[in-house]
Amino acid sequence: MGTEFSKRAKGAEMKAAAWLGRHPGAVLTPAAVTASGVELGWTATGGILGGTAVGLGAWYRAHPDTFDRFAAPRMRAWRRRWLTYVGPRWRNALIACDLYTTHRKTGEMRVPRVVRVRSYSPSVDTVYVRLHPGQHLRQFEAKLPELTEALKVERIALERVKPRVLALVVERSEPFTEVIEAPEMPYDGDAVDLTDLYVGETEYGGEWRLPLLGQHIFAAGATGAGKNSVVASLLRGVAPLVRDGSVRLWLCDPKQMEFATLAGIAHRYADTDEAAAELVDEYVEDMQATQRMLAEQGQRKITPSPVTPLNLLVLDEMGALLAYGDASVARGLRRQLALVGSQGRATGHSMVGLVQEPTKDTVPVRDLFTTRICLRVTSAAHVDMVLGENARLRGALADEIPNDPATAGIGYVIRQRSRVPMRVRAAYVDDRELDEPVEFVRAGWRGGADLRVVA
Ligand SMILES: Nc1ncnc2c1ncn2[C@@H]1O[C@H](COP(=O)(O)OP(=O)(O)OP(=O)(O)O)[C@@H](O)[C@H]1O
Repeated sequence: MGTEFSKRAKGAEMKAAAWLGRHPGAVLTPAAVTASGVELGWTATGGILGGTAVGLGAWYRAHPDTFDRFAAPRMRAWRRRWLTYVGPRWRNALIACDLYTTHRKTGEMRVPRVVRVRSYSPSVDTVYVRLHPGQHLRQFEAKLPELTEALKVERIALERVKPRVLALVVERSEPFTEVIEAPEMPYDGDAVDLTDLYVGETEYGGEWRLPLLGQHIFAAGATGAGKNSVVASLLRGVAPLVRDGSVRLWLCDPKQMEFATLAGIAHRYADTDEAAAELVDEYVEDMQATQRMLAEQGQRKITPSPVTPLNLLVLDEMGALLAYGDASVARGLRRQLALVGSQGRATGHSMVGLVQEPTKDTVPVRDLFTTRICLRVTSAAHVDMVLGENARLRGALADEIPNDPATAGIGYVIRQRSRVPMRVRAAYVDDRELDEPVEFVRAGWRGGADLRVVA
């Protein structure tokens, strides 16, 4: 801002001129309409405006997909910008929350200015604000609950975009009011992209997809939070490749219930702590054999096929395996998982680990996982344990998701590039829909070894 010598505030007309400079549309739009009225006549201008409205209406009715993708976010953002995040309402909310600075000489209260509004989904707005010198993201973080109330919204997450520009990710309402249907099960292996599998929906109205190949997934959630639906959705997605032998399932299921139905199509299945430890030992041996094979062939990583399959290790209730089991078994297991975490990605050895409670036993291993999901948890401290430091502060309020089947499957992931927590909901796969891939795989089994027969 430079040095400020005068005690006089900037003139109102100068402020207005600066405002118009920043919002050329506010001058150009009325000017264009007036020019058109004078040049073409008011009837013609009315016709053009009416025609545009009718055109938009027709687009809205005829092509919901493209309208919702291209036109709706822009129209919504424009409307929100000028109706919600503008004028006294915005100013009063920020002043009430002490998020303003005072001009040293004139005593004028300066509120951060809204520079842009994006509205990616009907329930979420991203509001970019320019900070005044002396302001920092930290002040906003400290006042987040107050600001959320003042703006009358559900939740706000924060992100520093660049120096002095902050983004408020504003969740205006709960985006997930309906259960999301189980994903389709593709028939052909070619239709499956192991780097991009559908698991549910995001709060932005898009598909929530996860990579399996070259990645490890960690999902935390209290009992009934819906952890299984993440695994079940992934399994439906990869079913044709399990059938063809390009994906092998290694299941550790110490609770002996969640994935019992999948035992029949698993390459290996363990239902006790000891059996799980043996299974993981064998899994690591398999990984090391693949490493040797890749080294002999001079390759860096595998392409999934029946010869070099993707080996998917599913660890249900990792907490039980690592904490409550026999201490030496748990120690060995931890060492093996560390190997898989650091070396398995190139050899096609991916893990999916589920935990009920992120505790001191499970948190060290969480760093081995490249994708982390936090469904409903029972304590605020769990959120950062799963998603990383400050995730909750930035809006991942996983501990505030109600303990209610109506909100099961809802959770947060951290978006890779922006680091913003994103609310997601896993599709719901019921028992029958989980049996389907089992029958499907059994019916067309083309894998190498015989399928296990489970009574
Ligand atoms: N994705 C989802 N969408 C809607 N409802 C779901 C979803 N997932 C689970 N539910 C509901 O929540 C209940 C509990 O789900 P589930 O047993 O899968 O949770 P969990 O986290 O795996 O629990 P646990 O740790 O006890 O195994 C289900 O019976 C179902 O009614």
